Amino acid sequence: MIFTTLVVFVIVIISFWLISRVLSTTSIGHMLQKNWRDLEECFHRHQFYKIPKFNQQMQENQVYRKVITYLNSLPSAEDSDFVNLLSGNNKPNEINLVIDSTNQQFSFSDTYLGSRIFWKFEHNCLVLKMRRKEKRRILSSYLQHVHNVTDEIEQKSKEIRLYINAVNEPEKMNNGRWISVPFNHPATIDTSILDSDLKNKMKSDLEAFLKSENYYHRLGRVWKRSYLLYGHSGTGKSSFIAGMAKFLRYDIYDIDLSKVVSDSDLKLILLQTTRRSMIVVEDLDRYLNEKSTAVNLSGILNFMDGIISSCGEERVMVFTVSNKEQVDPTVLRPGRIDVHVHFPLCDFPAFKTLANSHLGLKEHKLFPQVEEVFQTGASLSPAEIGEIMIFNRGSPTRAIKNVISALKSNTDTKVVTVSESKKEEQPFRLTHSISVGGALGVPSGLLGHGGPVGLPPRLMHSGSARTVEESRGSRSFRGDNVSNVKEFKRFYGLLKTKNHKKEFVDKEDSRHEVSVF
Ligand SMILES: Nc1ncnc2c1ncn2[C@@H]1O[C@H](COP(=O)(O)OP(=O)(O)OP(=O)(O)O)[C@@H](O)[C@H]1O
Repeated sequence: MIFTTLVVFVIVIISFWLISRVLSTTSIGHMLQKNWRDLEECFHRHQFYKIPKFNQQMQENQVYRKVITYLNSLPSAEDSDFVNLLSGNNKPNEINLVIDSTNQQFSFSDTYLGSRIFWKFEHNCLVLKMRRKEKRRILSSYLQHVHNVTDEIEQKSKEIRLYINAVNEPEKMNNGRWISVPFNHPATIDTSILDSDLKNKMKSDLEAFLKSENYYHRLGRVWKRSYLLYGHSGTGKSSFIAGMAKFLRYDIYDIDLSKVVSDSDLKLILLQTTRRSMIVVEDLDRYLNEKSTAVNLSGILNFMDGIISSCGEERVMVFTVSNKEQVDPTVLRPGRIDVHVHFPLCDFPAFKTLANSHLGLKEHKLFPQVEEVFQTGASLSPAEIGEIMIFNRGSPTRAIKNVISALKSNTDTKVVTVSESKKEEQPFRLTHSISVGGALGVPSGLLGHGGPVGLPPRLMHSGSARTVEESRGSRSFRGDNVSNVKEFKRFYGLLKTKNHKKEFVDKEDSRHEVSVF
């Protein structure tokens, strides 16, 4: 008897389990579930809101567009009965699930703060339905939530653009002073060879900035933040700017001050930028010291912190300088510059990171020798060392040997030129930039500079005292450098090509530094 009861019990349990499995995986189950939910909703009074696709002027209603983006982002969009498969706008290989907004049978439910909200299409309108008794509690915050989610999605999928200010020619100014191109620089904050603690601090700082609209407004301050990136040429400042823009997903407005004709022109240029953008002025010290711009110091100060800088909020400003000691302290005061970031020359740990990324080496028998040379005070920029490695990537041992000789010859050059430069107050380094030849894969034999095999030609120059003399005496030699720098930068797709710049021997230690005021 007990045995029979047990068997019946087991059979009943198995049958229930089988029925529930069948129901949950078939359309019968789906239908029952839906009808049950509809029945439940019948006992409530509902409020309806229509969101038309077009406004009275027959322009697209932005709320409609936002809601469609929002609904497409919900995980339950995949379960909807009416979904189209479409290729991505910017990435043709991508396939997106997009709800079919033309289908009048479309209906969709969402859950917010424990309440169910329904959406359906009706003759060029979206209809929002919610329980009447819940509307006061959730309507406005739900719509705000839709707005925030959509904003975030649009920001993430937005193409980043690089804007460059054009020459001030009234006949060409129909489209304003900016021309733009898509910005596809491969650098990110993570690919920068910098202390990882510093990179994390920068990421947290930028993240906090993005979320601080209310905070800034409560303080009565403009929602903007300014950064100073300082360090020798080739230490990664421009690449870091690219990483920052990608992190923030902001467009870059790269201001070439030599094309700005007056203080008021600079204001006009700033007025023509949009919110959520990054305003970049590279080599600010060069413009100020060489007076190679028509903008004077007060114009720069107003641009950084004046009333005009409050136009187009949610903005990040980035300035780069080679040597911040050469910059007027009023430019650097808190408010004008909020965060200072030092980009050091290469030290041994940075060299190891470069060897790992460029040559795939974690260890090598020559590493102790490299460390020794660094301990003598020798240093090169990451750009210089990186270039030697790229040039010799087929033979890691040769690459390291060449790094060692470049470091050694650089130390020798320093000894000669420091005393010379004191006498004549000439810039210490000729340039940190390196010829494009190696990077483009031109065999070293073809370069014909007679230097050590495998050294990119610029480094062959920079290692000799003769080169320093040439740099003092000959303008045309500098011109050659300029074209090399330009080619090098064009090859790497950097933000812009620059003219020859002065660089100074500084006593900055190679610590990474970030100070937040
Ligand atoms: N710290 C670094 N991390 C990663 N890459 C670097 C770093 N420093 C230099 N590089 C590489 O060297 C090249 C030149 O760097 P970048 O132009 O960013 O330097 P920079 O400091 O802006 O120089 P400049 O002041 O001359 O413009 C780039 O290809 C970049 O990838």
